[in-house]
Amino acid sequence: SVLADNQYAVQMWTRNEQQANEINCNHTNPRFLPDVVLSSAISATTDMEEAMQDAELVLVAAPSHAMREVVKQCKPYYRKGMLIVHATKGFEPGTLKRMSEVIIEELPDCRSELSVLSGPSHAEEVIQKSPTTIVIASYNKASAERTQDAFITPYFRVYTNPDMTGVEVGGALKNIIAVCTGLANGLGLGDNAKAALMTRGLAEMGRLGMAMGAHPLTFAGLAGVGDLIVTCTSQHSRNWRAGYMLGQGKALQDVLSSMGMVVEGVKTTQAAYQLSRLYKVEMPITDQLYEVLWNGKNPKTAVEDLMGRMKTHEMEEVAHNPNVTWME
Ligand SMILES: NC(=O)C1=CN([C@@H]2O[C@H](COP(=O)(O)OP(=O)(O)OC[C@H]3O[C@@H](n4cnc5c(N)ncnc54)[C@H](O)[C@@H]3O)[C@@H](O)[C@H]2O)C=CC1
Ligand SMILES: O=C(CO)COP(=O)(O)O
Repeated sequence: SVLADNQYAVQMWTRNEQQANEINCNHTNPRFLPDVVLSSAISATTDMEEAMQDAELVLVAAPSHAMREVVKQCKPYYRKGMLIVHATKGFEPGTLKRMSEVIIEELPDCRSELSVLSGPSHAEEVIQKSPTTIVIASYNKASAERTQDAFITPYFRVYTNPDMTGVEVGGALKNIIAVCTGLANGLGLGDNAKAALMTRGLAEMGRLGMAMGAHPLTFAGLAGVGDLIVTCTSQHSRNWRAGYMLGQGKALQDVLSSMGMVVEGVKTTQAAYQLSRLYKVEMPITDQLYEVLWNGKNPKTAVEDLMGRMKTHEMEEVAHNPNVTWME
């Protein structure tokens, strides 16, 4: 919709024939965005060749577990010079790769034209043209700026950032903390607990991100704290809602099937648990959520275990900084 507002003719690809017909005939997409009329500049097809044949820019927003499969389908129609943008928040299950790594493996020639679009941006609000800020990260400045120009509108303000790793890791990890804050609300815990999870969650997002090569300041930006705030507090968040239902005692499988949409935070918790061991980084909140989601731990016990951890400094970097001294 943002691209259509910027005068692009938008061709959507979907594997669902009925959804394509609905978009082409009625300009609606009722399962995903009920009560919304789409721009007539948007059409849909189930034929990838048709979708990509004249494309200047390809935006991929497949769930993380399906990214490789979808990019493989794009591969025969890819042309050098096309801008490739992804908006997916997660890691590839099993390989633990970031989405840009998966895309570059499948389309090695696209590296300098590849960007990630991330930040606080629930689709339900973007479609209403509610003011939204977002970040585009790319290895290449010219590609970041071309992509920024393609998306920027008076209601959709786009910034650029050269830190692809930080933007991707921030966008993925905030979903873990959103599930946790939903869980805390479902358990009846208060605002203090929510603020604690968001703040200490941001600390562990940054720790893993930096170990993976990200710039720490990216976590103070839109793809870090910005997306963390919206996902932990918005009625639109699927990750928060999933956590809330778990906190109310529903089983994970029932929660996921009732949602009918992707809840990236579940698989991302497993990936982050594995990455934290690979990079030897402490992620106590992620560890507890992993035990709840994947090993059936009682969430109340998980909260007790988090609160009962050995006492420590708030920030090791500050506590051990020779320029910051304690008073005797
Ligand atoms: N919904 C939102 O507001 C935002 C979502 N995202 C990210 O975008 C990604 C997708 O999320 P949503 O569109 O919200 O999820 P969704 O669950 O609403 O839609 C996912 C779509 O992908 C299709 N799909 C699933 N597996 C597929 C496969 N193997 N091949 C082809 N198509 C497949 C589904 O049929 C569905 O149409 C996620 O990584 C999410 O974190 C990012 C920013 C905002
Ligand atoms: O990433 C999002 C908003 O920026 C969407 O979050 P949910 O997947 O939790 O709905």
